[in-house]
Amino acid sequence: MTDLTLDKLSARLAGVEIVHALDLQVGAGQVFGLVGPNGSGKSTALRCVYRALRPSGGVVRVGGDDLARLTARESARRVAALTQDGTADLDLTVADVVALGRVPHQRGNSRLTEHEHELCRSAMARTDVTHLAARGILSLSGGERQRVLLARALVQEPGVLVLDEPTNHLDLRHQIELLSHLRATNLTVVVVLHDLNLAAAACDRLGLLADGRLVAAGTPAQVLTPERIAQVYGVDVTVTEHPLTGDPQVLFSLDVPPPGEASGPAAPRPALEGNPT
Ligand SMILES: Nc1ncnc2c1ncn2[C@@H]1O[C@H](COP(=O)(O)OP(=O)(O)OP(=O)(O)O)[C@@H](O)[C@H]1O
Repeated sequence: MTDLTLDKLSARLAGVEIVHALDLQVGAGQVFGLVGPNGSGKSTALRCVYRALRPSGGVVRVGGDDLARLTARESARRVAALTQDGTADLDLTVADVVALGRVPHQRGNSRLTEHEHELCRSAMARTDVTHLAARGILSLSGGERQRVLLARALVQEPGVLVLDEPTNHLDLRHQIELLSHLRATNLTVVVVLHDLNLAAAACDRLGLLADGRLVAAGTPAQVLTPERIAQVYGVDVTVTEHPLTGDPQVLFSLDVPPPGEASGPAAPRPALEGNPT
């Protein structure tokens, strides 16, 4: 198993520093969630971990090795990514897309071994896409495609798996299944999530970013406090405990004004048309 360290990681885009000296440690086999408001730098930090962006400062270490010093092939073996910009342009079949996960392990045009075929079959079964194997990737719904790309990442057998908002497009059952898979993989996982309750359920630890800086890191219960959520998101919430798991649950009401604004009595909701009264 592989640990991941971001050591004073900084990243610039168009000449502007977006991520500022970020320090994070993700233990081997941990699921680490990156949360924070829109534009806080989550994707930019993650792009440095899967080498889509060269850091402007600091180091990303995978299993103790400086990622920047590894060959592209070696870093692709160590880090797999499921990201928003990973959509395929070619209309390959689902089975072909999943098999592409083996490319970093292959030399030349070698065919998949029986073991590799079994890896693909198993990943497709785990992500519930076996029935789509012969379909063109471009014909799939957003959620189906997301599950295929997860299968491809799993057959890559990386040490570290990074995912940028992987639950986008997924219905409730598939959100829960995807995050359960992540927990069951025993991989070191860094996942960007917007849904704080999903993040609390799925992650061992969270890092909360604001304006490209780490505001808090720790267990979900340590990070997701009403005070910090008000400070970072500008939203008043109630945080309770999940009755079965004890995970923090963030509750909000659309009628509660943002912190600092005068709170009057909430306007009564109009009755829905056709509601029995
Ligand atoms: N190519 C670019 N050039 C200049 N600025 C960029 C570029 N890409 C992103 N940014 C800016 O960098 C900041 C951080 O963006 P990033 O996508 O990392 O945030 P995020 O936390 O992932 O946001 P979201 O939750 O909205 O996906 C934003 O202000 C964004 O506008």
